[in-house]
Amino acid sequence: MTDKNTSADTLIRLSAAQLAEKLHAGEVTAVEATQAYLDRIAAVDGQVNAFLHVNAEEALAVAAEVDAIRAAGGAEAEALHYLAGVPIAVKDLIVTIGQPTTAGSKILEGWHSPYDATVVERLRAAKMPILGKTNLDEFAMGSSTEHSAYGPTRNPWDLDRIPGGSGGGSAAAVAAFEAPLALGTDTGGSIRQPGAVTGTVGVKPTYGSVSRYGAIAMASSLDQIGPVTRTVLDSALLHQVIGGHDPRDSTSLPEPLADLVAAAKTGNVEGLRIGIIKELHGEGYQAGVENRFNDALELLKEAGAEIVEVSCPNFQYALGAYYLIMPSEASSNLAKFDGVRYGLRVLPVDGPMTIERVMGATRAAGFGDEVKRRIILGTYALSAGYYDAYYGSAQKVRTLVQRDFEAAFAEADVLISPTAPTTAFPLGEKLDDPLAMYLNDVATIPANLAGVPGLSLPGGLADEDGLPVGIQLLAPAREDARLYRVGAVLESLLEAKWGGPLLAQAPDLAAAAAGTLETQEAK
Ligand SMILES: NC(=O)C[C@H](N)C(=O)O
Repeated sequence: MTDKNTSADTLIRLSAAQLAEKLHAGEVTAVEATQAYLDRIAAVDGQVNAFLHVNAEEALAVAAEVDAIRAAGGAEAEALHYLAGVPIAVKDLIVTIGQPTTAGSKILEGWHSPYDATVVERLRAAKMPILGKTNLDEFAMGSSTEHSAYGPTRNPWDLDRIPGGSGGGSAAAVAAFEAPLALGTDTGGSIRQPGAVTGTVGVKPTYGSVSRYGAIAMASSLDQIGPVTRTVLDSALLHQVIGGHDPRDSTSLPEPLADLVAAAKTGNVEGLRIGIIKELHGEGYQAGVENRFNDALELLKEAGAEIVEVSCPNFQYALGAYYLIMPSEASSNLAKFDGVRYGLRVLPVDGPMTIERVMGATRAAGFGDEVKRRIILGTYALSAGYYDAYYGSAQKVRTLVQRDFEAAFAEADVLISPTAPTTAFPLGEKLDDPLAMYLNDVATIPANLAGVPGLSLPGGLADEDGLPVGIQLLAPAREDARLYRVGAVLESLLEAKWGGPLLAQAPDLAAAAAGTLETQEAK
């Protein structure tokens, strides 16, 4: 390995905040950092399949612009955003000018958005080079990224295992050091569960605190865009870039964001009440997950937090309610993919060429099985005669889940649970069993139903399989800052316990790639 490679290898392993510091100090240029990530993508993404599209030219142009501004100095350099020049990957559910947006679906193959999502505009305003678009379950429907029409993403910890979903591409890109930062979307856990199983940090902000303008809608009353990163501070930094009011999203909260970065730097949890949710651990959770969860509680207690137990009895109905509300909203949102307005158009092979038959042929060919399953489920739940029994009851459960949270937050400042019941499972294991797949989100869905923010951070490795375990923190709506405060403290305590960041223990994919080539040559 040459010195240049060594330094590129060190560069891609820095957190976004560390990279930003080096950029400010002039120790590295934005072009060098961006090129190091592009080289890493070229070296390992053949194995991981985190990216659906890489936009090297545009990313390098933005990086070069940042370098030129810095080199010139003066007011323009002063005005550069702290993260200027720090590259980022974007989930391919979020629209971008100049790069295709597929939503992981054949129906949008080759489609280009004529506009940028608000979050993308904000990345561009901060001059963060966008490396490319990441893989996902089709229209964000899934927990393993196996439902992508463009092949599954693989977990960098074990390439035969799933990276979680739907945002497996964003999480795997960050975990495999292909990007320091990524954007995800979370409707029922799609940022947090992939974060948990890849050893990364993922945040679902308070509903309405980050604009969804330009995120292809799955279930509009649940969807939220958020950060995917390697450290809690990086998530706070990215959240601060993308968050805040947007008049183009009618659900956008009017108030400005709190200082999330300052919250991440608070450095103590003394006197905070942290509530264990009785219903979200124990039975049904893998032993190694439970063990790491208990370690986290122990560390927080030692750091001066008060650990209490709360009960949320209606959470047992949350998954059922979600799988009525989400498909109902999705069936309506996905009606616009009709073969007329966007992407694919398939003509019927014979018979009359009516508009209904073109729509039918397009949707039959363009949507995958999971999307069709949910459209059928949602259409059924909303149909006359069933509406009250299904959709209506699910909305009532939603209110009960919100009340459970209100009662729990009267007793605790922050709630805690494992993020997912298990570590990453083997590819293919749950593909034929949708219910088993849906159960991955049992601990993440309540937050979406209630609109409260949630953060998942790596809690260590499970004893039985050596794979990452996620710890989830939940706070009341608009109190995202608490997540960063507790999350950053817990992260530093855990790092002290393991002797460094968890991802440092992940297998070296570049070396593995070289090994594979050697073995193939030997054959
Ligand atoms: N979109 C999400 O948040 C993922 C969730 N696993 C679902 O399939 O609905």
